[in-house]
Amino acid sequence: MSLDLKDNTLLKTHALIDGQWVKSSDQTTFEVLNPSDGKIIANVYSSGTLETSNAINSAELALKSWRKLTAKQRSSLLMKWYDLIAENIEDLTQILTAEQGKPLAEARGEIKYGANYIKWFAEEAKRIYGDTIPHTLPGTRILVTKQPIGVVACITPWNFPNAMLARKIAPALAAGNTVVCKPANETPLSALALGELAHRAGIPAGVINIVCGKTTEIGEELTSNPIVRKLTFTGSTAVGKKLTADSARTMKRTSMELGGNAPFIIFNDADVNDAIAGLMISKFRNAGQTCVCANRIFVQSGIYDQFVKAVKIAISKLKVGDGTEAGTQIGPLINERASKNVRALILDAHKKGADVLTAEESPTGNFIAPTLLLNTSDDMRVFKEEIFGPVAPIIKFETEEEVIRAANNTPVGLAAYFYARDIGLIWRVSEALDFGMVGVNTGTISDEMIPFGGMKESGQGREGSRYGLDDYLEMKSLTIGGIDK
Ligand SMILES: NC(=O)C1=CN([C@@H]2O[C@H](COP(=O)(O)OP(=O)(O)OC[C@H]3O[C@@H](n4cnc5c(N)ncnc54)[C@H](OP(=O)(O)O)[C@@H]3O)[C@@H](O)[C@H]2O)C=CC1
Ligand SMILES: O=C(O)CCCC(=O)O
Repeated sequence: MSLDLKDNTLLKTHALIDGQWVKSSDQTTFEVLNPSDGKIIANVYSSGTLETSNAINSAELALKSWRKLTAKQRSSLLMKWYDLIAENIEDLTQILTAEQGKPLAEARGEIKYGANYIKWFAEEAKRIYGDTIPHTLPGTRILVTKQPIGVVACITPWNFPNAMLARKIAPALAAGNTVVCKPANETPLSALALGELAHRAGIPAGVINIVCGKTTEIGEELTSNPIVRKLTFTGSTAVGKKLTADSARTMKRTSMELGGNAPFIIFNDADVNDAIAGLMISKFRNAGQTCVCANRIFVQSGIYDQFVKAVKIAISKLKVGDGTEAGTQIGPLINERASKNVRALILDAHKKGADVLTAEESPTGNFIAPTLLLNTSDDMRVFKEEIFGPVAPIIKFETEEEVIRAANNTPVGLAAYFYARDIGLIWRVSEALDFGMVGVNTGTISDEMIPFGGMKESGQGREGSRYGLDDYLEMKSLTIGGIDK
């Protein structure tokens, strides 16, 4: 192992099942690589059907007592977990950067971001209210109560290996559910370290189980096993559709946070400096590998030249490098497949007539230099697909109607951004955009208090915020008769 942590026992390589760190029954392992240099960080035991089934059984057993705890007891255990994450943030940061590649400052930011969901839902656990409804039949009373759904499967991606899991486990546990988690095979170590800290916080055995390895077997067991009553997933739209269809066989509830294709629109009356600052955050965070990244940048003709000039300067200042090097702003992409795909997208745009401007010679390996694409058109792949890399295609537009039509012309609808000052324009555009999250004069649209989720093929359900608990609760009506004599 190439990581030197203050607490090396945070580096776990076994599955977490029923509070025990277990090997896979067939003893097989898979490699976790550092995307920056391709070196092996760890070999992790590869779980399959049997381990997943054991994990589900353990979650079912633990559910019996976990759901009976008072909200305050669950809240206080979640807060202990939050505190331990804060205490171990430097080790968690090292693990995250090693397996994911993002710069240390971003990794640290992600861990705080994820921990904030835990704190938020520890607080919200105490606010799971019911309701009363006026009765229609004499002598009756009607109540609405909320209760946990049961065993929840959480499948998470590699782009935010800490925060995406925290954002799912925290509301699930706050509501009284237990979980079986399947983190991405590229980045299991952050998830396993979170599991270890949850164990140290006193969250009982079986409440959080973590398996990774044989993806298809794990996915099949999680979606077919009737004990699992809900599946929550963040990842690609293609896999989300498959998991939704597979979950329908046992009518599981699902929450799907899937891909985006965010428009980033700058109107003539926008503050260009603010817009550039917002674009840098939205486009280049995590080397462009977020589902809410600006994907298509629309600039109105009146400020087009000014904007392009300024964005070229901003991009030329970005530093690409290993995430552990001081000053790095753009780390590597997650793997060779991802970097090949982004290079192919750039080539496709170039062949179709785009001017390709990079700040420096494109580096090798999984590194991609921040790239501007000018003279683009909507037949290019970069307009239709999630780029998931530090590539910014810019297109000029003339009218509000034209840009709204173009922005909405995608089957997905996760995030959108626009910069404008006219209040009428702001309202009209906010209402017209078919996206679940809209940033107006800002490139930052997510924190634990804002509902996160999309429309159309970007999925269903919302994470975080006061709405995020409902996705983990069943509503039950109680109609009570024989009350009035
Ligand atoms: N919305 C978002 O935040 C994300 C969007 N994406 C988009 O998807 C593209 C491809 O990325 P990719 O990593 O392949 O994304 P995937 O959707 O394949 O992976 C996300 C998670 O789903 C798991 N998974 C994949 N197939 C199954 C299955 N049959 N059953 C159960 N779990 C499964 C993966 O496991 P394993 O790692 O073992 O394959 C991983 O944990 C990206 O370029 C990007 O466009 C990707 C990640 C996040
Ligand atoms: O890419 C994602 O799936 C999540 C984006 C990070 C965030 O803003 O929550």
